[in-house]
Amino acid sequence: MQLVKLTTQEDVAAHVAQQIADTIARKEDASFILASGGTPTKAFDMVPSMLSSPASQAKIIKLDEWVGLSNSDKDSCEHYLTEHVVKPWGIQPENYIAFDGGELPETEVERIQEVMDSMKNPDLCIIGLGMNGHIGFIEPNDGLPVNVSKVTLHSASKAHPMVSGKNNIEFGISLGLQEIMSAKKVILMVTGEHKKEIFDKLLKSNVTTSLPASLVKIHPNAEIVYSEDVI
Ligand SMILES: O=C1O[C@H](COP(=O)(O)O)[C@@H](O)[C@H](O)[C@H]1O
Repeated sequence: MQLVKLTTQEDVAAHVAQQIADTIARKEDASFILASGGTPTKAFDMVPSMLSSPASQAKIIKLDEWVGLSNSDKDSCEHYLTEHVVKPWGIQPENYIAFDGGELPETEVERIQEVMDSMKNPDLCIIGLGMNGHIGFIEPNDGLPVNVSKVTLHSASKAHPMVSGKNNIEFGISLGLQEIMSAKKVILMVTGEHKKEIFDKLLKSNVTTSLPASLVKIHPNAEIVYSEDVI
């Protein structure tokens, strides 16, 4: 695992955006597992200006979604990825692998698991650090979900700005550890003063299920990239 310290959030965004663009330049049908949330937004928004042509053959795989929010909901991860990735990068709709939080979660889990099982080793996985140390919606627990799952959200996750005004969000759908760890490269982005405490725990922590992001440390090609404001 490589730790990459950069000065500003803008630097982190540019660093990650460049890796996404380079991956597409090397392999036009590259596949990406992508998180939603505040952390990767600047990086995703920088990508189009780094591409020589639309990334129409690239595949995007949604990392997680709030159960109860349909794809048309402006607070859904679907809306986020559509606006910050699928449309601006020029992704063909058939190359976007997503699940709908407005559908029956068990059915969506089964459907996406089949897709993931037929598609080994995504090229790049970009994830953020939850305030409780989660990645995707893999929450701190005694055991962690191996595969695509419906998960019970912790209070810290339900307080996320995307859904903090809603009182009907109890569950999420998330890719599991196997899907994340099977990516050829995993980049964990950490920015912002509000992540100081959990980032400090992550740096000091052994691998533990009580801090799911710590598992990234044992991925053979992982990068934890952070800005100075988190230390
Ligand atoms: O709840 C979530 O939080 C993390 C971090 O979100 P951010 O807004 O602080 O970047 C996000 O990466 C994850 O996908 C999401 O489920």
